[in-house]
Amino acid sequence: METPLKDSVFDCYVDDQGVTPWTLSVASGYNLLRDPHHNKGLAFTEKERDAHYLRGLLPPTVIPQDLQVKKLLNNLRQYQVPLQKYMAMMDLQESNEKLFYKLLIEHVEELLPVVYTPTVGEACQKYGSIVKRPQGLYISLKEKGKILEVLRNWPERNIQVIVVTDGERILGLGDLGCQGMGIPVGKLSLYTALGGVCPSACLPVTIDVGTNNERMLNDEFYIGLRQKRATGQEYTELVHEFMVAVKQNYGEKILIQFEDFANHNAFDLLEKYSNTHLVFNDDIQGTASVVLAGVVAALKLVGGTLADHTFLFLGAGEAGTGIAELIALEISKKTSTALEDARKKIWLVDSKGLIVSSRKESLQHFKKPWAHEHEPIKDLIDAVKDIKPTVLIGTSGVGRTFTKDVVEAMAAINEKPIILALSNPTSQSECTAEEAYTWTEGRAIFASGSPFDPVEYEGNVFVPGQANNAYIFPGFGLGLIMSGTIRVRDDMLLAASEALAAQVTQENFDKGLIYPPFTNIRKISANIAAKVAAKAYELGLATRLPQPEDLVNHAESCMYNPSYQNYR
Ligand SMILES: O=C([O-])CC(=O)C(=O)O
Ligand SMILES: [Mg+2]
Repeated sequence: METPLKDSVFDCYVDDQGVTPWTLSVASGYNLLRDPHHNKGLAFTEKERDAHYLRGLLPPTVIPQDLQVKKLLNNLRQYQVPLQKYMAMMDLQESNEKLFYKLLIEHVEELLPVVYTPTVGEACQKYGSIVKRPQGLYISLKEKGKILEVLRNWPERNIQVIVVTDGERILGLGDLGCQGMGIPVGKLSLYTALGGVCPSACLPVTIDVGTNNERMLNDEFYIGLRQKRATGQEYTELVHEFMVAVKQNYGEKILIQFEDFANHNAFDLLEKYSNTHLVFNDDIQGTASVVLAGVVAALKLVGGTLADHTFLFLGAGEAGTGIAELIALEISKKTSTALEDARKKIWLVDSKGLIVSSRKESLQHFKKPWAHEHEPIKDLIDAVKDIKPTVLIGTSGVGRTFTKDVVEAMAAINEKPIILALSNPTSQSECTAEEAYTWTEGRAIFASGSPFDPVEYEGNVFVPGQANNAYIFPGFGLGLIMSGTIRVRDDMLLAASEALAAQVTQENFDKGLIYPPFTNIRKISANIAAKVAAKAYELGLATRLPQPEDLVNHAESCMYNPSYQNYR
């Protein structure tokens, strides 16, 4: 018989089961106000104030959660500087978790850029100076040999998802060492707000093996190990100890999301652990899935099938090769052609120019499949003119590389050029939304990794989409967790892409959008989760049996609810 899934999937904090908040450990009203999982601030009712020793500890007024949300939003809007908003949101998360999530969920379009990209990038750069209370779990070389003990220091037991970074490639900002912690923290806030995964089931982890960033090493407020990065065996052993300890402590079904590792480690770790652990690399696989969805949706606007298009990438790292491979896989499946043939529609340019067969020997292994027969070409602009792509995708991590020449060349070749400037944060975007629309005379279908405001061009308003893996990983993770899946497979990524593309409405298309707005993201995540779970059941990789009949409904019923509970 199936157990009630809300409890068995997430086993959220005790209050969700309607018992007193301190059954486990909270001893008095004063501590209750300082417990972020249970605090309600002025929303404690008269009865609760009496029953839980809160009399006198709060001013006399009682206000509902909705009014608290309104008040906080008003306060946040007073801040002009994004980093101040970020810090105010972190304070809220640390003092009243439910209010933090209610605010974030109800105002997701406005607040996503605050708790996530792009502001989280600046927050990581200044993390040592701005963070008041440590968040997440730090595993440094000092903890070697003791990682299992370190995991046991974390207060929550029922962890279902870990986002882990080693800080070496934070967004397009490079090596930020231990201060990369802002990324797992931000990603996991989205797991909860966008995917409904209970916050107590989420664990942010930063592995600190040093940093090669001189600015960090010389910053007196830097919080990490003050040494150059450990590499080779020393690095591999620490990560391996972590991977083993995680499975030992949390079991086979713990989801580990790798985030913002440098290319070499990202590919190696994913390959090494994909057959022993439930691992997912967001930068390779999440980004691939979101971009494939956008491109598939864009076909409605530009016509043709995926196989009719020609793709040119600037950047051949995790995102570039990950996206290229998933597009090739989809073409190969849809047209029943060999993967090698499908790859021929896709070209990549890296810092040395077009990836071609004459360079094959010197290429890193993840670039080799893209070394097609062609004359060497050094510059992007020449590659655009020669390859004549219909889709141009920026994944280089370097800003302003889609120059006027490049974008105009795309506009000369295509009636509706698809231009995706995916690098983050905003400063690293290959071009701005305004540039894309202006230089193509309003003909571009444009999306970017970091958010841009709508652009007015010759009396028309163009709304750029945000091609960010935030559309995928929360629903993808929920699908894995709710089905108890034990391994990630590419077919699940394709299923997630299709589910996302199917959520773009005619109304969205009419505005030139290839992604649905984030306003409905929980619904979107539930649909993605359902398709991912369905694929997991189909592949025999799901362990939570029997398969629920209505997976969308089931996903929604598993989701964390940020409304306050009444305490008895
Ligand atoms: O964090 C984001 O906004 C997207 C992402 O994974 C990255 O840029 O590394
Ligand atoms: Mg990332």
